[in-house]
Amino acid sequence: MIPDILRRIVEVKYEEVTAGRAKRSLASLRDEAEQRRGERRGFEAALRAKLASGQAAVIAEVKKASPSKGVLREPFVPAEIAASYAAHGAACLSVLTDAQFFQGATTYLQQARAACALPVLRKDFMVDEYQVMEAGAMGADCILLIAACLSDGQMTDLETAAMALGLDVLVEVHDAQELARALRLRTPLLGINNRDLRSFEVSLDVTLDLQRDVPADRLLVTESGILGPADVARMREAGVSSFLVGEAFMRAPQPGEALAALFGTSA
Ligand SMILES: O=C(O)c1ccccc1NCC(=O)[C@H](O)[C@H](O)COP(=O)(O)O
Repeated sequence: MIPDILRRIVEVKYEEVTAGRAKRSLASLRDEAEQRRGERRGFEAALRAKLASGQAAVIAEVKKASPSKGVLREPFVPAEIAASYAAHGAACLSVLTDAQFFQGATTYLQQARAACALPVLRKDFMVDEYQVMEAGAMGADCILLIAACLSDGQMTDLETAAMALGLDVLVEVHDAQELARALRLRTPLLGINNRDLRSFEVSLDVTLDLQRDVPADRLLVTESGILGPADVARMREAGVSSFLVGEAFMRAPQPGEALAALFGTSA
């Protein structure tokens, strides 16, 4: 029996929020997040600029480990990885900040962002406004909302809180029902995750099937399981030009070079 890792992750996130609130108030975090509003780098704008230049728009992930694959990279130096991605044409970064399941950290996001000029997604499992304020205060440019973790009301509330801080929002879906729910949000950034976060099963058919129902005004990002040229070719043939890639780059000696080799990108 495969454990429902997503349920466990969400439980831990609620525990983390409770512990965080005991240490620092929501109001104090919000103040800091609002003060940093002017520093935001446009995440959506960076994706669109890459697409307008005729290149693939790649969100390159900075991920030390994952629940499905264990440790992916050791030694792990976020600043070096980020600079390498930027030099080889990434549109944006995604940095895991979850400690327990991905061995991520807030400091990794800050080190990666300081090492380049790319906008950064705080890759974590958002369930509460407190985490959105944390994202704004740590200097993130975008947050992730995973439809499988959230009710409709939570998604709307978290999106509203993020947008009020100048954060972009990437909403992530894995099936047709989640897609229908995500399309009620205002954000144009729509991720289709090829990985079932409950079973770890990965199939690129998830994007290929669902993308037909994505309206043209959404910016579709295919996420997870992009490992080689054949995967990129399948997506591009279907008209998908934006990608979120982690493992394939994390296992490469030079992550940026792996990115350029896979997508033909340049800075
Ligand atoms: O990566 C996992 O094992 C995982 C397990 C449970 C929840 C989320 C998980 N990953 C988050 C992601 O979606 C990926 O980090 C991201 O899309 C990049 O995927 P990949 O290119 O396959 O590393």
